[in-house]
Amino acid sequence: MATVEGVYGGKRFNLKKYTFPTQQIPRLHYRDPEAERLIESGQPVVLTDSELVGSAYHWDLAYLCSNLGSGQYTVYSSENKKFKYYDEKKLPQNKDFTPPTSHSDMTFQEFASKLKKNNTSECLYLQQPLNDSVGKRVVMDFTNFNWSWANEQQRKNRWGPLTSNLLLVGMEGVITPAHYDEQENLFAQIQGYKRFLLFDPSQFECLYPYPIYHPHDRQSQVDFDNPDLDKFPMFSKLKGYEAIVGPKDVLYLPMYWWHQVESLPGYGETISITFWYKAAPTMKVVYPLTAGQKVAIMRNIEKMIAEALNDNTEMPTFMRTMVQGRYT
Ligand SMILES: O=C(O)C(=O)C[C@H](CCCc1ccccc1)C(=O)O
Ligand SMILES: [Zn+2]
Repeated sequence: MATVEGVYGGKRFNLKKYTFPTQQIPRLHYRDPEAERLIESGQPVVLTDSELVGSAYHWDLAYLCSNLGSGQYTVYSSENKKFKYYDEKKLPQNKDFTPPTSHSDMTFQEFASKLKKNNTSECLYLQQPLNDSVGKRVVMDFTNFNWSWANEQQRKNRWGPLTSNLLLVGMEGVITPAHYDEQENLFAQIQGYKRFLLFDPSQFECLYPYPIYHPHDRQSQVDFDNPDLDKFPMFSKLKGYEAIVGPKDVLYLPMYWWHQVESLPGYGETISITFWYKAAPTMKVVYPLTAGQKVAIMRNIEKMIAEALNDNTEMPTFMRTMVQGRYT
């Protein structure tokens, strides 16, 4: 695989080369007015010195093994390092869909021992919302997150409520393929290095998400390692951004921004925590519409049509009929 050398935060990295151009997103002190401006305007930025999860900087496998208690953790398994998210609730209406990964519940200790065995055949990725089953020291660490700053961002940027803090512990090399989320995200990196490929919501037409009723809703259909340009011609017009987050970094990842996340090989397993916030209830629509608002409109229309037809197999013909020769 072709690699390219990148320098981020003064460190050199050997990175997989993709077919599209990228430029680095800013890396700023979290109190820098420019950082505040970027967050306010819904643009990604890597923030340093926030101590958002300063009380968790000592989290490593050993500490988590001894302090996460014996609760069950969801661990995904993949044969090919890719962990394309799928919505289990949409499986019934997609009989012929085969999930690309499997998952099972296990204690953190079981997960950690599997990691040590590192039978490299299967890749593992623990993804579990932090809940009150954790040990009291982890509760303490969680309580001591920099909530005053996080709450200040939530208030100033009129985000909705915090919905979840997802604990992510991934083997080196695991990849979460390109997708977008419908929530604002303060992504805190604790151990290891993660490379984010980021795309503005306006790149929607280059990334060809699955239909909204598909289990892979919000995920790109394009295989970044072998893009099918006959099927997805606009992918050749894709322009992206990128950032590498390391321990203590926080990435502000705006809602509707596409991202692909790779745990860089050679730096050990990665430990991250997400802070997902619901969108603010849009009181007044302001024109011109943002690209993200247009994505929300497209989603609502797709949902309405799917509901009205009450038969997803009719969607392709219906959508084509609506635009063919009229809007194309
Ligand atoms: O923080 C984010 O938004 C990421 O995509 C981080 C990503 C894992 C996300 C797993 C996931 C994706 C969709 C729904 C629920 C869970 C990583 O770090 O590999
Ligand atoms: Zn995501």
